[in-house]
Amino acid sequence: MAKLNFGGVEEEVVTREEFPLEKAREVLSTETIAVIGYGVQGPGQSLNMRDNGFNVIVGQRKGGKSWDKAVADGWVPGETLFELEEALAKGTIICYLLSDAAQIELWPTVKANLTAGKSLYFSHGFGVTYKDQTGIVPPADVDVYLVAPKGSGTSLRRLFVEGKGLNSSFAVFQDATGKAREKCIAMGIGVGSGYLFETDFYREVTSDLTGERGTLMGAIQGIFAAQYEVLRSNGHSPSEAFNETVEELTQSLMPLVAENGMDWMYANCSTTAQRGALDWWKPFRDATKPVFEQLYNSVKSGEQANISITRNSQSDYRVKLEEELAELRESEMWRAGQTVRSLRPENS
Ligand SMILES: NC(=O)c1ccc[n+]([C@@H]2O[C@H](COP(=O)([O-])OP(=O)(O)OC[C@H]3O[C@@H](n4cnc5c(N)ncnc54)[C@H](O)[C@@H]3O)[C@@H](O)[C@H]2O)c1
Ligand SMILES: CC(C)(O)[C@@H](O)C(=O)O
Ligand SMILES: [Mg+2]
Ligand SMILES: [Mg+2]
Repeated sequence: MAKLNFGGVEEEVVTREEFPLEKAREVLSTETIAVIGYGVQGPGQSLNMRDNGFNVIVGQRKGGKSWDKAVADGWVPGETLFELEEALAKGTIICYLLSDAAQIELWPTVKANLTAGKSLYFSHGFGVTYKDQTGIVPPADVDVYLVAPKGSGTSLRRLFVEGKGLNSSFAVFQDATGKAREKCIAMGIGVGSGYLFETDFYREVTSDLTGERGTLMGAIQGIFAAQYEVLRSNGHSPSEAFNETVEELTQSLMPLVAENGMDWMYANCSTTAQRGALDWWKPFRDATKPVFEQLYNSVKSGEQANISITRNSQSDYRVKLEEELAELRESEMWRAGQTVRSLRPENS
């Protein structure tokens, strides 16, 4: 592992230089990797591993959209694409990539196929950490580990195709064969990770649930909505409010932050903007920190997992989800965004 200094704190990470793809292929050369579920992570991870030369099969319920997508992506029914049970029986590394709530329902079938020496692979610490609510308790004679790409499966695939890589965390929960760690890292390299940092199942799930409810998704939409509403109620047009709230951030400023950090983005704006942003970031931090504390406590207590399981297990959850997504899509802000995006030169 390479030791690196992260803002003054030393951490060990795994890079592709020290654990090259050839080594990952060698470690997993006798394995049949069964990717169970072809939703968002399933396609990204399975296609990257296939392109990287691993022996991969896909398990998916027949007849739905995901099955058709798998066929369109080149998985061949009866050869590399199977019904769930058949893939579970054939796989020696079971990549459990159903949605976290759906994992509860299929667990008895998965468990029945986890014979001694197989691996159970996750991309989230959810099922195992919240075992009291999920019932997911792996047999003692299998390896259990996770690789959690830090981003959407869509980005995992896109970056891989571009020759780049999304960072992932990895963790070993159970090492029955003495080879779990090596296999876990090999899987991390195989799915196309840029580099890998170590965690455990509990820390993975608590940080991930916080991040997606916080700055990655929940908080950012909340802050966008608040600023947009203030601009609109003060007489600014939708295009002005959207450009000043979202478009400039995603198109101009965040790419600069991604490239070289916040200080560099600040340094490339006017002295007027710098002064204001330096004065205002702390009030925003202080105003939102109590909400982040509340969020973290709700994650820590298991409340967020409970809400997620309960809501996502309801029979009409897709209908309800679509209603809530429609509320976002049909809001003036995101309808304005649709028009703004259509006006980008590359889209016209
Ligand atoms: N979505 C992401 O980009 C992302 C990122 C990092 C980690 N993860 C983790 O990866 C795992 C997979 O998440 P996802 O978002 O790819 O899943 P998903 O919601 O896209 O679902 C995956 C598949 O589950 C199948 N499915 C749903 N209910 C089922 C049931 N009852 N029985 C059988 N199959 C069923 C669907 O057909 C779908 O193909 C989760 O643990 C998630 O937390 C996801
Ligand atoms: C892509 C995210 C938000 O990072 C992931 O955690 C998820 O649950 O989809
Ligand atoms: Mg998540
Ligand atoms: Mg995440």
